[in-house]
Amino acid sequence: MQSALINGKKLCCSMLLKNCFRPLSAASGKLTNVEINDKTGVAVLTMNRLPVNGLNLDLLRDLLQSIQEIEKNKCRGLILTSASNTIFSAGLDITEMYKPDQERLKQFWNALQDVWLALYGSAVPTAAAINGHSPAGGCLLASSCEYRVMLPKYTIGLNETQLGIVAPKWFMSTFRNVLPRRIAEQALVQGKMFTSDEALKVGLVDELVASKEEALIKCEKFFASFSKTDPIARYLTKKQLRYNDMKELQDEKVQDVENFVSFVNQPTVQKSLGFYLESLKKKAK
Ligand SMILES: CCCC/C=C\CC(=O)SCCNC(=O)CCNC(=O)[C@H](O)C(C)(C)COP(=O)(O)OP(=O)(O)OC[C@H]1O[C@@H](n2cnc3c(N)ncnc32)[C@H](O)[C@@H]1OP(=O)(O)O
Repeated sequence: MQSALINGKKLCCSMLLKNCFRPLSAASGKLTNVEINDKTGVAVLTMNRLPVNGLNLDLLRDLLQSIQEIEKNKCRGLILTSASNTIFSAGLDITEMYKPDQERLKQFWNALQDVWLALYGSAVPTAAAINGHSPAGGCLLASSCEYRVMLPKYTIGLNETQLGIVAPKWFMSTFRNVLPRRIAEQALVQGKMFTSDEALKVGLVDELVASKEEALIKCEKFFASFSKTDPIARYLTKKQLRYNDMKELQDEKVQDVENFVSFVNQPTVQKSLGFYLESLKKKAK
């Protein structure tokens, strides 16, 4: 464990982290928690819908509110992480898509679009401390950040084709923003889940570390690398680079919801989702 000397006392990183964090209460919903490091101005946004941080409508709404509050508070960085010790996020909550209430299904997809637009386009620098498995929607959130630090022995990837579903264009653009095109294409068509080591090798994550504490420190170090960079120039550069991906969704937001609703309601897709949910439940027994 890393440590530092403060006032002649040797403090471990967890003590350091605990000592200077204060909650951002306006941004802490039921399912997310935001703490700001008073010394660095960095916000840690923790998903807290246990056991697996399945992204349902409520968690997505809390996430959006938290991201917006972090932006409003002009934080120096946003670290996305999980309250679970083994799961970053299990991705979209499949129960939102299986035998869905049609109105809620639209709201659900709209909320996911808004979270992606807010996170991918955030003016605040973003990083993910991936402290557990991160399939599909979990991988989307992590890949939307600018930097990723992962713990060993977990998996990450866009596994949609394995569920019999197709990731929308903006999921794919997010992946392609991180991975070389050929690797992204192969992984997307296979629905490949990368181990932590594999993810590091292909560049899906930037660093591997042994603990969540170390991951948070590495993310803070990434933000510190901008200390000599003008924040507005930094943001405008990021915005330009991500502009086409975001514009594509902004222009087609309504159509994208309609496509999603129509796709999910197809009997074959419902059947695949049903089987998949069942297999998850059997595994849990
Ligand atoms: C057109 C649509 C485009 C977009 C499409 C999709 C994007 C997505 O995100 S789809 C979701 C994809 N996610 C997955 O494939 C992950 C599935 N889950 C797992 O692989 C494992 O659960 C996981 C590795 C995350 C965790 O493993 P464990 O720690 O062993 O936990 P359990 O498997 O026992 O799960 C506990 C509990 O949670 C339920 N669960 C898990 N994932 C989901 C999910 N994504 N949605 C809904 N529910 C989920 C699981 O069934 C267990 O439930 P109970 O049996 O009731 O306890």
